[in-house]
Amino acid sequence: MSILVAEDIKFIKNGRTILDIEHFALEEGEVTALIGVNGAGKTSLMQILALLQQPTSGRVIFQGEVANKKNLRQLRQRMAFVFQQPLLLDMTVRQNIAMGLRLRKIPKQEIEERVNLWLEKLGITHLADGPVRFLSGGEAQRVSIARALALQPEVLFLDEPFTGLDSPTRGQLLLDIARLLHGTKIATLFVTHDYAEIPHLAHRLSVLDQGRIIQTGKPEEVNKNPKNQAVVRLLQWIPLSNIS
Ligand SMILES: Nc1ncnc2c1ncn2[C@@H]1O[C@H](COP(=O)(O)OP(=O)(O)OP(=O)(O)O)[C@@H](O)[C@H]1O
Repeated sequence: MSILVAEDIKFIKNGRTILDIEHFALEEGEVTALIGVNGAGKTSLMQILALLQQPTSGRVIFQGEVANKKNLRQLRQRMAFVFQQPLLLDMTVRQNIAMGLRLRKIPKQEIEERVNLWLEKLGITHLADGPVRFLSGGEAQRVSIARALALQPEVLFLDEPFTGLDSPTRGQLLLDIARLLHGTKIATLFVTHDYAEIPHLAHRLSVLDQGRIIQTGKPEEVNKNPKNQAVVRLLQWIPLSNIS
């Protein structure tokens, strides 16, 4: 079932068409990886889906409800983000994870329970009462993931969450996120430049080229049957079949 759908999206800036997308959907319980070269439009598409950017034309539909000015805030509250930079506030780990829940006026007792649960799931309980400024990059990213998942979002945006981490840290975090997401109902968009990550996490792969979705399918199918030369060029560096 589609949770978030972008329909007939055109995003035009200074007379240039940055996105031209007829249909793009995030499915319940699935991770969709989005790849494309620098400037293909990945960030723009993510921002439009996250209702942070208004397209020139077209609509975003969240669980059957068309996003508009009136419901924007309420719909955004059902989404969560993990960025390349964890963007933590200068407080304790616990306070960082609790912050979004406080803003959503969740009762105190429930905040405590959810924070403890996600601290444990991310393996960072021992860091809970320390300041975030002493954390390693991998630990900080775990806090940012705990903060996002504690919100119990229906849609999760992962914007290159592993970039900048060393290989062992990245590998372990990737497996942990896969374990936490797979089997939930969360619809996830995963933007990455590292194609080696895709088979471990994503159920589907969409390829964006010059603002258009040129292929969507299971990662291994896209790899086996690339639709055109643009997809071949993108995938040629690391064939997915050699990694999964
Ligand atoms: N608000 C804007 N005004 C003008 N141009 C824009 C705007 N937003 C994006 N662009 C342009 O649209 C194109 C796509 O940008 P976008 O950041 O979405 O690509 P991307 O695939 O995320 O790239 P990267 O991998 O480098 O992050 C770029 O050429 C960018 O300069």
